[in-house]
Amino acid sequence: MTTVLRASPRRFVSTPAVERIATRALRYLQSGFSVHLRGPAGTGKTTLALHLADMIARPIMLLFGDDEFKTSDLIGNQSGYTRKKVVDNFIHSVVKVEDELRQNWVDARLTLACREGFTLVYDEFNRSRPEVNNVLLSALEEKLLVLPPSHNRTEYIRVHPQFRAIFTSNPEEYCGVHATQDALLDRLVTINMPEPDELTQQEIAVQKTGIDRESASIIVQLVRMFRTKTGAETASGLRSCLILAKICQEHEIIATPENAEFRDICQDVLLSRAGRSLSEATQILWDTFNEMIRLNTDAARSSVDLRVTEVELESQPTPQPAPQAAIAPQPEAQVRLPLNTLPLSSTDAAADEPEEEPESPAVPYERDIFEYLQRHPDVRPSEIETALGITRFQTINALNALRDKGLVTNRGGAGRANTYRVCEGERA
Ligand SMILES: Nc1ncnc2c1ncn2[C@@H]1O[C@H](COP(=O)(O)OP(=O)(O)OP(=O)(O)O)[C@@H](O)[C@H]1O
Repeated sequence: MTTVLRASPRRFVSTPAVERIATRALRYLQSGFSVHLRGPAGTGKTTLALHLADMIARPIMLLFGDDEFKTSDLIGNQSGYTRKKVVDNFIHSVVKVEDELRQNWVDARLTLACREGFTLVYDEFNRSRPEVNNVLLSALEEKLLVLPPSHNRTEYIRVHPQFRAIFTSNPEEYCGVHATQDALLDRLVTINMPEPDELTQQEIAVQKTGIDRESASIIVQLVRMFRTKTGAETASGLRSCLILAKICQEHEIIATPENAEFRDICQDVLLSRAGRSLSEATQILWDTFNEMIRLNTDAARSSVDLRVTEVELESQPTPQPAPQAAIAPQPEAQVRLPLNTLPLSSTDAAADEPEEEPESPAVPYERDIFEYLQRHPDVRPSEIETALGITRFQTINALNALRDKGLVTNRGGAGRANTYRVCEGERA
């Protein structure tokens, strides 16, 4: 039995870049042409194809290209028999028996779509052998689908005027992909799908995993830098970003290169996709972590400079910028963060002698953030950043330190925002 799909891709993310492609593709389809989305793996071809099919608002037949396909897998075949037996005993001494055996024809998806005017989404169609796809040529151009000869049905069907086909394909250099015959390409409008831009990748990660925008941006930047350094261009980095974002969001792992847990996950997700030797890819990944830390430290410095100017105007003590910390690919490698500025009272000390500063080291902005959280429970890191005018790294470092000291807790998880609050007993 053939199943008709009513696809409505959930959380389809439409950024200006995606919108431009979708609008063009929809125009071609509305004018009666079939569309071919071509590009590296993970650029969003299948998702866009289903979104377009959804916009056409006709039932969808989904087909995945396969090297084992035969033409019959597209158009259908004879399946089973119908047997008809007539026993004529009109004259009791004469028995006339008529026995007829007929094969049954069963439509496959292409035939059904052509007959009923459905939308055919033929995903990775160039994984099927080109000769198998030949049957599409007359369906797309002459609007006739030719079926195998048979004495009990017509040998071709007229293609329904609302029939549309959306094809997707990966580049020919991919393993298991066949070259497409020119005649078929000539009948399609081919749109080359680029790697989604940074904003699109970030938005998709936010919408699909529920991760906050800042963490998504760090993940997208990191994956992009790593892929540029390794020269991995055969696939998009979008899937890697989505895996990292989902794991960080669901397991409350803070997405910064300073976080050892995050670095481990990055290694698992990215190294095998780099197309380099393991040692080479590892080195490149750690260089990328360090570069990101350097870039963010520079950003932090300039933001600290800004604060210094403001604070000087108010004649208050100035916070110190965080020195740069380099990390190396050893298992025991830990990012050492600066142990200066504004130490936070430890809970015990605070209970006995509230005025006394403890010996325990503090990271920059720890106290500021703690005091902010005392006034504003359940806030996201992005809100803290905005309120205090500090960077993502400074916020996360301070939150990590506060959490390690048992002064704040965070809540979050799948589909929920990661928020922080001061622990019971620490509230102002
Ligand atoms: N516009 C979008 N909105 C929401 N999610 C998207 C969008 N584009 C891509 N994605 C997500 O990105 C991932 C990869 O997309 P998709 O499978 O469509 O890529 P593809 O180009 O068809 O890949 P392949 O060639 O490997 O089949 C999927 O998880 C998909 O849900």
